[in-house]
This record gives sequence, structure tokens and C-alpha cells, in this order.
Amino acid sequence: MKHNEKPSALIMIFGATGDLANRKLFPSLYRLFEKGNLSENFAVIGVARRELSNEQFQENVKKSVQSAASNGNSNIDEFASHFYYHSHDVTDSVSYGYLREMAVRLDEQYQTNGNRIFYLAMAPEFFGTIATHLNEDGLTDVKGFKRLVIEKPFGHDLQSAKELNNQIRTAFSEDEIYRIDHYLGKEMVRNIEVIRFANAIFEPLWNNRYISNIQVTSSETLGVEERGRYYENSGALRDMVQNHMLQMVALLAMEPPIKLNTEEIRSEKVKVLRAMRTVKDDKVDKYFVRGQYGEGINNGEKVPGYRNEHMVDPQSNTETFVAGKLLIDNFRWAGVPFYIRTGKRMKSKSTKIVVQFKDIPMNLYYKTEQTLNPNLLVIHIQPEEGITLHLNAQKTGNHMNATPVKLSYANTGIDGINTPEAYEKLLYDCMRGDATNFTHWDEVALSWSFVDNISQHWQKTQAHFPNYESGSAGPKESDVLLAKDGLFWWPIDNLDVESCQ
Ligand SMILES: NC(=O)C1=CN([C@@H]2O[C@H](COP(=O)(O)OP(=O)(O)OC[C@H]3O[C@@H](n4cnc5c(N)ncnc54)[C@H](OP(=O)(O)O)[C@@H]3O)[C@@H](O)[C@H]2O)C=CC1
Ligand SMILES: O=C1O[C@H](COP(=O)(O)O)[C@@H](O)[C@H](O)[C@H]1O
Repeated sequence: MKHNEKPSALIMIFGATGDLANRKLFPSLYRLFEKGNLSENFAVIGVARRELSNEQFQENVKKSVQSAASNGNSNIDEFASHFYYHSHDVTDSVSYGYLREMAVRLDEQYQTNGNRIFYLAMAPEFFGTIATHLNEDGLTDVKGFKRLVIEKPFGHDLQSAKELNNQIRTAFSEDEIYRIDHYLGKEMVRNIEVIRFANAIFEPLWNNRYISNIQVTSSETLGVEERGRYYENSGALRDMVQNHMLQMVALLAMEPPIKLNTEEIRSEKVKVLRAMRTVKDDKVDKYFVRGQYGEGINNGEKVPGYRNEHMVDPQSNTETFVAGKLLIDNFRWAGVPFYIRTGKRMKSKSTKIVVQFKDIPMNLYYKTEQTLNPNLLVIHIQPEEGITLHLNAQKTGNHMNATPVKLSYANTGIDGINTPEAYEKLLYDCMRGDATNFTHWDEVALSWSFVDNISQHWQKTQAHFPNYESGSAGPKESDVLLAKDGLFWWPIDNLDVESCQ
């Protein structure tokens, strides 16, 4: 599909006074504006309950984009002048009529060609209600395109996700729904496809004949912060595994699509999720490990355990750590474990993928009693971005010895400073009508169905929490999970991208 590179549109942000809007959405829109990627024919209506004038709202927007501005802030006023505010409780039917009138007026004023984007940056319990009202109150009767951008979590389990989907499908067709998974906006997650499909050296090896196992880790140093109420009903399995972790696995495991377009890429990812072996009730403890952080030291400071966090049950059974072994039952991956691991309050903030290749058939360097290191391909997702290939090479001056070397590429971004923020890319994709890096309903449904088996089992059984210290690498059972297969987690801190030895 050919995408319009600078579409005009009216963007309605529901939850415009919230954290996501202020920290991510306004700065991302600003960067698009600054780079000239936004048409001048755009306007934003911010929606939330509190009373604000347009001027007050514009001041908030200016404050939130200050740090994103790179050129003496000269165009911030112009950018903010495109923003308008509508005070509105989304559960109040009457108010949608006023919102429609405002939208019609701005459509004309900014000549948006009747294109509208509705961004739901609010608590998920409102998603269905808003979508229904947008439809019933005529806000989706547009001359141009209409698109719904919807934040996570998309449901709490398969059943609730289905109900939500049915509700929003009354107002939007599947190709008008953009379900956000912000990991799909990260530069190096997008790079997985390029690394795999644009290099002749990897594709022939990318299978169970040459790959021993793949490890995907996303660890955080932060705790649950102010999100205790949400997190208590979510836990790491729903918060990270159902979406971000499974999406990365799907990108690593999918077949090459016949074309690099939305339908083909999504269809290949769906096939991976379909091939993922279900972890039945009696197998959950064998394949999955859960953890919850206790108190400990984080960045040199003593921090409380999860059960002592704000809005958290002092007896909470909610997991803040998950490690798991996934098997993909297809020709390419039969027998290759994909290990995933994610947790809060861990030793470091790091997201990395380690592809461990199988050992060579025979070690010719045995006489010098050398164990050869396996070849690794490390994809550094964050905080540093890049790729490192771990090889063995000759030690200078000693042809009987092999030593590990690293070939590294650090991704420093187009402007040499840093790469665009995930939300910036996703917003731009949505405006251009490119849904490739948003999750299709089939992916959401399959991921929930996989995760539901595990969460149902965990709900029935009491965990021995807390079982890892804040600032550690998670519970020891996570190491045992790999040790049972004769493997270990590659340390995510020492696989640095900068060094090129
Ligand atoms: N914050 C983040 O970094 C991330 C957030 N998300 C998701 O984004 C969504 C928003 O999160 P976040 O911004 O943190 O949430 P906040 O609690 O910070 O913001 C909620 C927003 O909704 C508005 N609101 C609440 N109730 C109503 C109502 N009845 N009618 C109209 N507006 C209402 C609030 O404004 P007011 O009180 O004035 O009505 C506020 O603008 C959630 O789904 C979250 O899971 C996803 C990933 C990251
Ligand atoms: O979606 C979420 O992701 C963040 C981690 O995102 P990252 O980009 O910082 O890796 C996580 O903290 C949060 O709990 C979860 O909802």
C-alpha cells in the first residue's frame, strides 16, 4: 500500500491531561512537527474531565515538549496553537454532541480532509464506552479516514479481550484499529526483521540445525511505582509477556514474509503464535517460573519489597518477575527453546536478545585444553542499541589458541544523538496508515490464549513470595529452568555493544 507521507488529520486524545499524553504523545507529535513530518493541516483536541481553557491546555503542551525541542524552542508556540481542549467525562452521553461540533469546526478550519484519529490514552475500562459513543454520536461519520489507536492492556484475559474487541468493532473495522505495543516502535525491535532478512549469513543458520537456544530478557530497575492498583490485577505475565515478550519471539521466529507489507508480516507472526506449544496446567511449573521482589538495594538506596508498595496487598500473590521456556512446534524450530525473562526491580535496565548457535562438531583446539565459546548474536534493544556477534579468533602470536572476539555495531540514530522515540514512530505510522507495527486481533487473541493457561494455574496455587531481592537477577529458580537443559542465562550486562575487540 502506498502511504501518504504527510496526511492531514484531526487527532482526538482521550486522557489528554494524563501521564502518557504528557510524557510521550505530545513530545512525539512535536518531534514529528519539528522534522516536517506533520502536515500543517493538523489539529489536536485533548479530552479529559478537569476544567481547562484552550490556553491553559496549550501551556501544558508547551511544558511537556520543552525537553524535546532542539532549536531554541522557536516553533513551540506555533505547534501548541494547533491544540484545543474539551472538558468531558467520557461516560456522559450528552457531551459527545459538543465534541462532534468542535471536531466539525476544526475539520473545516484546518482542512483536514475529514481524516480523524481517535487516541484512547485512558484506563482500559473506558475503551469500549468511548468507541460505542464515537459511533452512536456521529463522530466516526467522516469524509476521510478514521482510525482508533488503543493503548494496552487490551483486555485482562482472552474472554475480556474478545468482549472489548466486539465492542470496538461495532464502530471500527479491523484495519482501522491500531493496537499499540510500544516495543514494536523500538528501533532495534524493528531491526530484527532487517537483521534476519537482509543478511545472507543468518538466514541459512536460522533454524534448529544451527541454533541451540534463544534468550529474550527485558529487565527493569524500577519497581511498580504509582501503578500498584493496575499492577495488582496484572502482574508481569499480563503486563509484559502477553504483549512485548511474545511479539519479540514472533519476530525472531517467523518465516520470511513473501512481501514486507502489513498483511504478510502479521500473517507470519500469527503462524508462530499458533505453533507455540500450549503450556497445560500440569506443565506450568516445569516451563514457567514466577517471582516477586522483596526489599533490597537499588542504585545504592534501600527500596521496599513489592508487598509494601503503595496500593499493593500486603499478602499479594502478584508476580513481578516471569521466566519461561517456549517451544515452537514447527519445522524450523522443533527442539529449540526460546527462553524469556522479564522482571521489575532487577539489577539493570536492559532489553537484549541472545541467539546462541550450536557448538561446532569438533573442537580442534582441545590440545591446549581450550573450551570454545559458542557463537552468539546479541541484539541490544535498550538502553544501548546495536548488534554484537561473538566469534572465536586466533590469539595474536599463538596459532594454537583461540580467543573470543566481538564484532559490534552501535546504532546511534540518524542524527547521531539518539534514535526516535517509539511513540513518535508509531504515531507517524498510524497517520500514514501503516499498521504493520501494531498488533492484529488474531495476535492478541492467540497471545491471551497462551498466557491464560499460565495465569489460571498461578491463580489456583499460592506462591512463596517474596523470592528475589530488589537489585538482583531474579529468583534462583529462573537459573534452574535453564540449568535443567544444560544452559545458563547469558549475562545481559557484559554483552556490551560499544567494545569492538
Ligand atoms: N503512562 C505510561 O507510561 C503508559 C500508559 N499506558 C496506558 O495508557 C493509558 C493511560 O495511562 P496514563 O496516562 O498513565 O493514565 P493517567 O491516570 O495518568 O491518565 C488518565 C487520563 O484519563 C482522564 N480521565 C480519567 N477518567 C476520565 C473520564 N471519566 N472521562 C474523561 N477523562 C478521564 C484523566 O484526566 P481527568 O482526571 O482530568 O479526567 C487523565 O487525563 C492506560 O491504558 C495505560 O495502561 C501504556 C503504556 C505506558
Ligand atoms: O508496557 C510496559 O512497559 C514498561 C517497560 O517499557 P520499556 O520501554 O521501559 O522497556 C513497563 O515498565 C510497564 O510496566 C509496562 O506496562
